[in-house]
Amino acid sequence: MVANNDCPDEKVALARFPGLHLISNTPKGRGVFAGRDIPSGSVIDVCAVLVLDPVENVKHIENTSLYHYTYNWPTSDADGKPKKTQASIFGLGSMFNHSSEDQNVGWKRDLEHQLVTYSALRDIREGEELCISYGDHLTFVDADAPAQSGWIERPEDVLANIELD
Ligand SMILES: C[S@@+](CC[C@H](N)C(=O)[O-])C[C@H]1O[C@@H](n2cnc3c(N)ncnc32)[C@H](O)[C@@H]1O
Repeated sequence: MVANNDCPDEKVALARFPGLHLISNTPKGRGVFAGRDIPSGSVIDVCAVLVLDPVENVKHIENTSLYHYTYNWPTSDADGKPKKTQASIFGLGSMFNHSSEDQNVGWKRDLEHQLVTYSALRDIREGEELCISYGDHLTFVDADAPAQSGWIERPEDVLANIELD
């Protein structure tokens, strides 16, 4: 939640940490990098979202590449019953890549204002990529994962290679 006591409720203060870079040719595609040191706790960006109608989301958006730029978003139906949908994220939020081991950016939904605020989880050094966690169920091969050798040992091969006296 973006709290700003100088603003009435309808107004939300926007903030973006200065000196961020978008780099296009990383192993993860485009990504956001720190152009200067970022102290832990700094707000990195405040991004508006478009909350998608749950039916429209399942019928259409989930079948498009836009789906990879959406976040789970809690909502409610006409009777006030809680429902899950997705929200498309605008601004830099759509450009943060995933890191399984070393996320340096955390994010928080502001359901009332339909925003996500990103902030530094630790001190971030100039030149580091800013990464969040997408959770455990990735829809792509993680570029940070250790490379597989491509050779998978089958049990019958292991047995065949045991030397007998
Ligand atoms: C929200 S977008 C992030 C911006 C994206 N890199 C781009 O160029 O538009 C999510 C997509 O980025 C890529 N991505 C993010 N984290 C990754 C990772 N750890 N390894 C490989 N690809 C990643 C995947 O293609 C994923 O679907």
